[in-house]
Amino acid sequence: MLALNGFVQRDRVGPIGGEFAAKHVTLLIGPNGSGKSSLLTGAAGLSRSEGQGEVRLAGQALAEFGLHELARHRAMLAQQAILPHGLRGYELLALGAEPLGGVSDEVCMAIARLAKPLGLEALYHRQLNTLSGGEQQRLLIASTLLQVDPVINPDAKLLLLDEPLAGLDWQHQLATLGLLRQYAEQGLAVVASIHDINMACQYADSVWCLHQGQLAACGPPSVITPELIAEVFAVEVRVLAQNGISVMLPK
Ligand SMILES: Nc1ncnc2c1ncn2[C@@H]1O[C@H](COP(=O)(O)OP(=O)(O)OP(=O)(O)O)[C@@H](O)[C@H]1O
Repeated sequence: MLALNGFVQRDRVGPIGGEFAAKHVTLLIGPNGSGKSSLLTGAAGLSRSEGQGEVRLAGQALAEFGLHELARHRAMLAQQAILPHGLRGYELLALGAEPLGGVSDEVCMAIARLAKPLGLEALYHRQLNTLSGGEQQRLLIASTLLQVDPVINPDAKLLLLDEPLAGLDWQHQLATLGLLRQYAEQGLAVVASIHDINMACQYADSVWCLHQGQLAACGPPSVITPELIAEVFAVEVRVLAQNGISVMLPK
């Protein structure tokens, strides 16, 4: 769905080639500063003036998309989203609905579908600056997902999220991962950065491991080995396996 060919983002990431496939959840891992956010913003077309190489979404060069058109085809949750002061929860969701033409009955139904997993109901009327970090993050995730809700947006193709699980408790981490899977099953290419390597290996169809701006490994979760972790993260791990599930723990 999104193909990168010799993609370079200044001196921060690349050259990188590969594809984020439709119906796949691709999770990006890598140490701080390894280039995950740079790759995501480049894939979103948010830093076109700083990028080189080719990025194509559904066969069309990203540079050819108008901004409004792009907003219907892909959505991105930024790592440090700036929240307008004084805005209330429902107003942030309305912003997410803007590329869809504003809040309609269909959009309200889409919000209702997100409300339970993300625990939104208690947040609709709260001012964003009075919410906890995790509560803000849940609203930001909802606003981003709404933009490319595959049920109401036939143009939706790509969902990019920079550390969506940051600040979330376990219940909402799992709920968010469940929603990412659901969006992928409905046809989107879903790409997110994540720092929990075990969670990445458990939930991803594909894992991309970045190291110093380069792809150190990519493929099914089995490509993430203790040797790779030692090389990329400078952490020695041991593997614990039980009932077909294995986790890596720092030694
Ligand atoms: N606006 C910027 N100007 C200059 N350098 C930048 C800028 N943003 C990021 N960098 C640098 O680019 C490199 C990649 O940063 P990036 O934010 O993509 O890493 P990351 O993998 O997302 O890190 P983290 O896990 O800490 O979020 C780092 O060396 C960083 O210092």
